[in-house]
Amino acid sequence: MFKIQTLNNISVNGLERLPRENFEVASEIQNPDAILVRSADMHKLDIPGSVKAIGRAGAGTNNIPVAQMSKRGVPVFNAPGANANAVKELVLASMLMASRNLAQSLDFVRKLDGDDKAMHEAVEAGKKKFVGMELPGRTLGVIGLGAIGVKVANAALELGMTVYGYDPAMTVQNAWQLNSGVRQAVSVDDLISKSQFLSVHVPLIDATRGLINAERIRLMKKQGVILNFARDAIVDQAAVIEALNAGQLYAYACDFPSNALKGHPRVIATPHLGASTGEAEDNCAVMVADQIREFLEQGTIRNSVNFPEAQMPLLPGKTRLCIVNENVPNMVGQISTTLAKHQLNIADLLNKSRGDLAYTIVDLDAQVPDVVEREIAQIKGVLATRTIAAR
Ligand SMILES: NC(=O)C1=CN([C@@H]2O[C@H](COP(=O)(O)OP(=O)(O)OC[C@H]3O[C@@H](n4cnc5c(N)ncnc54)[C@H](O)[C@@H]3O)[C@@H](O)[C@H]2O)C=CC1
Ligand SMILES: O=C(O)CCC(=O)C(=O)O
Repeated sequence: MFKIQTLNNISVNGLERLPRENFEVASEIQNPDAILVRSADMHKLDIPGSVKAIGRAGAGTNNIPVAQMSKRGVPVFNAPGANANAVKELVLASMLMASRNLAQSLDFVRKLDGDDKAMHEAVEAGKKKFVGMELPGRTLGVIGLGAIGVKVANAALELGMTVYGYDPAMTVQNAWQLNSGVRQAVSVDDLISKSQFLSVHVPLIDATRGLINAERIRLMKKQGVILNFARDAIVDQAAVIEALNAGQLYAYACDFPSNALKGHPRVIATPHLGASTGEAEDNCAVMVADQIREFLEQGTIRNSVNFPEAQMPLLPGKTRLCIVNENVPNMVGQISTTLAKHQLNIADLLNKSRGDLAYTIVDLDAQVPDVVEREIAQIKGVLATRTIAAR
């Protein structure tokens, strides 16, 4: 029986992928084998030594101490692309809200009073305050052409906008999805200086913290609109407020409200709603629950942010030994020597690496005595070991 701790509400459709015969799932549970999380901040949590995997039912993993987990030999999984359409739709809605002054005009209507005649007169007199702009012919710059950025760029093109994109590490898979009408910028500054609308879709990492700062906002075309549905710290809030007050920026739409932004007439803030659709919540939970189940039951790895992909079918009758180690020479040699010393024959072996980490799956015809796993665990550079008994 595997124990799974949930730190946020995870869609039932996802949790149902973890059958009750093999999985106990609860928000309060002792010594969990895995943790399922959405946005809960895990940096200050004391993550128990029993945890073998963490599953993020979403895209961003900046709320998880990934580097610390790597040192412990614990894979962190996410759900790439599973909520991308939901975020794209919110970005488009916010772009339209900003360009047509919808937030302010809805507020105006909400405050109207008097009879219908008085209201009609106030509407006709007041609407001139909310004259907006149309999108065709305006330029949108998209920073980060991953699952979300590509969808936003393609949709903006469909709306008649001129679209520039920038992503120095775009995957081939995402490049295949990108409409060929999206133009390539050579740098962030190049992209920003061409843009009146700017949408950021990068992860929050050291390199992207404060990516959109005062200097870069000044590069934007006058009356610019910044859309931030990635993470708050990617955009310098103080610089945004200054630019809004100076009329350099027309609007700031973001998914991360704060006291500084609250009440500003040119800010459209949603309560971290990007992934909050039934569809996205289901997609993310199902994807990550499947990945966690595969890892716990078979030791295979799909969509980890810190581990290599590792797929090898587990055949009936085979005992599987999974080893996480530093990516240094002679680890596989030492592992196989230890197995040979105990007369254990290797039926199949997979060794994959990613950065400083390597992951080895060894299938054996016989059971693995505890002493063998202990000896392997003591090899210098081995970070974690696990035996999956034959079925
Ligand atoms: N508001 C919300 O509810 C949601 C927010 N997000 C945020 O959006 C981010 C992006 O999500 P996805 O598109 O699904 O991720 P993704 O991993 O598919 O795409 C991120 C892209 O950013 C690129 N990138 C990284 N650093 C860059 C830099 N310095 N300059 C330009 N490009 C850079 C990468 O090469 C990658 O192509 C997530 O990390 C998360 O923080 C994601 C989902 C929901
Ligand atoms: O789970 C959520 O609602 C947040 C989604 C998100 O921010 C992400 O997937 O990165």
